[in-house]
Amino acid sequence: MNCSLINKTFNYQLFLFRPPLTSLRLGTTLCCCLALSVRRIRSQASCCCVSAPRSYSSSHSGTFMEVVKAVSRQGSAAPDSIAIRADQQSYSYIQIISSAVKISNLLNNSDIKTPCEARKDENPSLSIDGMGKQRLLGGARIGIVAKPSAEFVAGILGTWFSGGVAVPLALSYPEAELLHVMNDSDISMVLSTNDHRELLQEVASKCAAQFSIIPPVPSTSSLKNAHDHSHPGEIDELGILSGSIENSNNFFFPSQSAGQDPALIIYTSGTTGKPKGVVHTHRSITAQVQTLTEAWEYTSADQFLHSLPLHHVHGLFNALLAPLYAGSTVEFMPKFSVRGIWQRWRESYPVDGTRAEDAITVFTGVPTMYTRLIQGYEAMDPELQVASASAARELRLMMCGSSALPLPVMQQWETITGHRLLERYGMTEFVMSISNPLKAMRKPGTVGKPFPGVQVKILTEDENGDNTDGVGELCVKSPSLFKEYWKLPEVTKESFIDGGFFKTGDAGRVDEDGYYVILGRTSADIMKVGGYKLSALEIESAILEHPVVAECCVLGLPDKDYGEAVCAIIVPKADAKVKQEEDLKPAISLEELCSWAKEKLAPYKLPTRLYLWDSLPRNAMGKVNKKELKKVLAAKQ
Ligand SMILES: Nc1ncnc2c1ncn2[C@@H]1O[C@H](COP(=O)(O)OP(=O)(O)OP(=O)(O)O)[C@@H](O)[C@H]1O
Repeated sequence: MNCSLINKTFNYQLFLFRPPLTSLRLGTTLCCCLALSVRRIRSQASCCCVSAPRSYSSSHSGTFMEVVKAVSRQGSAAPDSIAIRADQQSYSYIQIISSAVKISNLLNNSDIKTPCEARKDENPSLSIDGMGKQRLLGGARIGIVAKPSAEFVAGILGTWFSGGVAVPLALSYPEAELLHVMNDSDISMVLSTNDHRELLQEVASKCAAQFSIIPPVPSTSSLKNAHDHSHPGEIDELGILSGSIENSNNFFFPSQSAGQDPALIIYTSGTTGKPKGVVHTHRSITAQVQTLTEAWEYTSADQFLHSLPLHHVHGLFNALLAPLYAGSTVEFMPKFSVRGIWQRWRESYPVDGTRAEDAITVFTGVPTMYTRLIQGYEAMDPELQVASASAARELRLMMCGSSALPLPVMQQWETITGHRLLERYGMTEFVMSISNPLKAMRKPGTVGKPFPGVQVKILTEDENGDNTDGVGELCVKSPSLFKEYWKLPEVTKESFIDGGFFKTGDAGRVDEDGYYVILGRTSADIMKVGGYKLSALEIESAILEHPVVAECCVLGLPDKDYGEAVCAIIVPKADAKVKQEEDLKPAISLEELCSWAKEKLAPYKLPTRLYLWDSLPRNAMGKVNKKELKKVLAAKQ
C-alpha cells in the first residue's frame, strides 16, 4: 500500500447546520440459574488463520424450538416464575406458553394457505394433513407487530409452535416501509394488539395478508382474581415439556430436519443498503441462545431491564430470547427513558442498603444510550447522583454493542458506576460472535474474542493482493449463522467465502492479546484519504474526548485532491450550545478542534471539514446511516 505522507492544505469549512431530517431514514429518539439445558460446547481444532479454540457440537440434542421448550419447562418447574414484566403487570412462564398455544391454535385454524398447500395444489398427490393430525403452517410467514409486551413474546412463540416463521416488525416503521417488508417476506398473517388494530388491519389488507389480534395474555394479578390458571399438565399433553414435540402425535411436521427449518426473518437496519431479510433457523437460534446463556451466565435469578427494539437482534436475542431460555425475568421499558432507567435502578437498590425483590440485575444497551445516561447523571443534583451511582453499581452485568463504544464513554461510565461495560460484536446475520469475557480482562477499544465454536478469519489482502498489516475484512463461521437472505440467492452466495465463512463487510484486526478491534464498515467507516485507509471510529473516539463535544460522527466526503476528505459532524454539549448562542460564535471551530486533536491523531487523520449540528440523525438502534448522510452532504458541497 502506498503510504506517502500527505501534505495537506486544509480547506476549513464550518457550517451551522440542522440535518435535513426528512431526507433520511430516522428516528431521532432512541425508541429507544436455573439455566435450562445449557448444552456443552466441545472442542475442535482451529483450521484458519485466526480461529476460536472450541467448536459447538453439531450433535447437541435439541435444535428445534428450544426457546419454546425452555419456556415450557420453566413454567412446569416453577409455575410462579415470572417471564415478563410490562406496564406494571407480571406474566408467568406458564401463562406465556399457554397464550402461545392459544395463538398457535388460532393460526392453525385460520385459512392461511401454507407453502406446503401451495405445493400440494401443484401436485395433488401430496397429502398434508391426511393423517388426521393438526395442520401446521409449514413455514408461512407471520408478521408480529406489537409493542414490547407479553403479547409480542406469546406471538413469536405461538408462531413457532404452529410451524410458522416469525417476522418481527417495528411499530415505528412508516407505512411504506412496513408494506415493503411485508410484501418482501410474503406475510400470510399479521398479528397485533388491539391498540394498533386500525392501522395494521389496513396495512395487512394492502398486502393481501390476514389480520388477527393476539389475545391479551392474562397477568398474574388478573389470574389471582379469575382463577384462570393454566396448569403444566395441560401444556405437557402437547408434548412440549417432555421435549418430544418433533414426535408428537398431535402435530404433523413436514420434514425430519425441523431444526434446519426457517424460524425467523429479521430485516437488517439498512445502514449499508436496502434492508434485507435475514433468515434464521431453529438450529441457529438454539445455538445462539445457548452460547449467550453460557458465556454471560444468564440464570433464572437474573432480571433484565429491556429498552431496545425487538426487530433487531440485540433486543430480540441478547435481551429477550436468551434470558427466557435461561429462565430469567425480562422487564420491558418500551420507550428508552434516561430518567426512567436511573429511577428503576434506584428502586432496585435503595440507599438504605436493601434490595428490592424485583431488583434489576442485567442491562444491555447501545452506546448512545450510555451517552444519554451519562448526560442524565450529570444533570442530577449531588444527592441523587450518589444514590444513582451506588444503585447502578449493584447490577450484576452491563453490556454494550451494536455500534462502536467510544473510549471516553466507556471510561466515564466506569468512573460513575464502577462497571466496565462488556462490549461485544454482532450482526443480524450471525447474532453475536465475538465478546469480551464476563470474568477475565475486558479490554477497552476491543470487542474481545470469538465465542466458543465461532471461527473468525481476517482477509488480510487488499484488492491488489497486497498485505494490509493485519487489517482486513472479518469473516465469521458460527453455529448461529443465518441460513440465507430471503429471496436473494445470489446475494447469499456472494456473502460467503470458501469454507462457509460469512463476509461481514466490517474491517478489523487482532491485537497482541488476541482481542479483536473493529475498525468499522468498509463501505461507510473506512475512508480512503490520499494513500491512507482511515477508520472513522478511531477518529470519532478521539474527538469525543473534547470537552465541548457531546456526540460526533466522522465520514469521508469526496475530495478531488485526496479521494476523500475527513469530515466531522459534532453535536456540542448543552452548555456549549447555550454559550454559542450567547456569544454568537460557534462552540468550536475547525482550527480549535485540529489544534487540540493533533496531540491525539496523526496529521492525516485530522478533519478538514466540520459541521456543528443540534443532533445526529440516528435510527432505532442509535446508528447514523453514513451512506445516506454522505450523499446529502456531498450534494451540498
Ligand atoms: N461492538 C461493536 N463495535 C463496532 N461495530 C459494531 C459493534 N457491534 C456491532 N457493530 C456494527 O453493527 C453491524 C451490525 O448491525 P446490523 O446487523 O444491524 O447491520 P447494520 O450495519 O446496522 O445494517 P445493514 O446490514 O442493513 O447495513 C456490524 O456489522 C458492525 O458494523
